[in-house]
Amino acid sequence: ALSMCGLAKEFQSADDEEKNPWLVSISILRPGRGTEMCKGALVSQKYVLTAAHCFTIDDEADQITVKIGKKNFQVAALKSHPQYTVGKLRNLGIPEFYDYDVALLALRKQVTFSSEARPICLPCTAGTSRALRRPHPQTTCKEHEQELMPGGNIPALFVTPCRDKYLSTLGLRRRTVRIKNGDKKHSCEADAKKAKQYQNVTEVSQVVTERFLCTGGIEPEVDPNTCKGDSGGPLIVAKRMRYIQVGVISWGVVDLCKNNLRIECQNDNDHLEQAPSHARDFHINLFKVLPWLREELREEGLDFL
Ligand SMILES: Cc1cc(Br)c(Nc2ncc[nH]2)c2c(Cl)c[nH]c12
Repeated sequence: ALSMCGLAKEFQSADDEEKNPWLVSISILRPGRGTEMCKGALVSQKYVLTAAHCFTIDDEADQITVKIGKKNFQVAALKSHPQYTVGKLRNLGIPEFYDYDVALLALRKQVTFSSEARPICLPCTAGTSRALRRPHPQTTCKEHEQELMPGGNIPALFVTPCRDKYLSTLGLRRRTVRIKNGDKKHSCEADAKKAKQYQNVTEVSQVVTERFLCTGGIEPEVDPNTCKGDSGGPLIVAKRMRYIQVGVISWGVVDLCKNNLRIECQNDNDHLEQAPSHARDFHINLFKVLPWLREELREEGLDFL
């Protein structure tokens, strides 16, 4: 049977991996320099989608371990987007440039899907047409974009670790944000200039290119913010209990999680007091990197439209 993407256990007592079976943890071992952590999403039996900025040009596949469900997988290949060039604007005093900040990890072994390991749906694939209950192959990629990314404020979610005060372990929590895709898009993007690293930015469009989606801020509602450790994780649109990835978490204006100030899994109003209005987060819009996704995932049976 065709493996169904974007399905999760919805019952309250399911464990975190069953509620978010596509969320993966990526660790990059750098001998003598510790380990870097990032998030990612399982998108097929063999591929994980994440952020290119999690890796340096010296990182090799054998330094990378991916945790899916409760199992660890080794990586056969790391494929960053060919147009990702973090140092492109250095001569303008802009140290980090995140355009095309996406990468695919090819796993050495295929993942056996289970309640704890299951792929998320990608835009413009047959799986997303099925998830949206739209006819395949009649439904077009354009129609996916119109349904998933309409104008205005689009409810979306990302998943972030939380501190469980009873178990004193790390759990996972879904955080709801709104993608500013209407009249709030401009002001969302303008706050990029408030990022410490971007004080030399004269024109916002230098760092916020067409590839980005913008979330965060306090209008129309207070949005929670990402932490650096959320880099590479999926930005998800939920439609009738099916989950479709529309973005990859790339960078943010303020890192509100310094000294691992984790949100608590139990309490609910934690983000209300601390988010400044210019605390925005930027995500790579998957609709803007489709040719690369099709090419790299062409043998994964995802049936791109
Ligand atoms: C998710 C995420 C990634 C990166 Br890289 C950050 N660092 C940064 N943003 C601008 C330049 N560098 C942040 C911050 Cl800050 C908050 N969330 C982040």
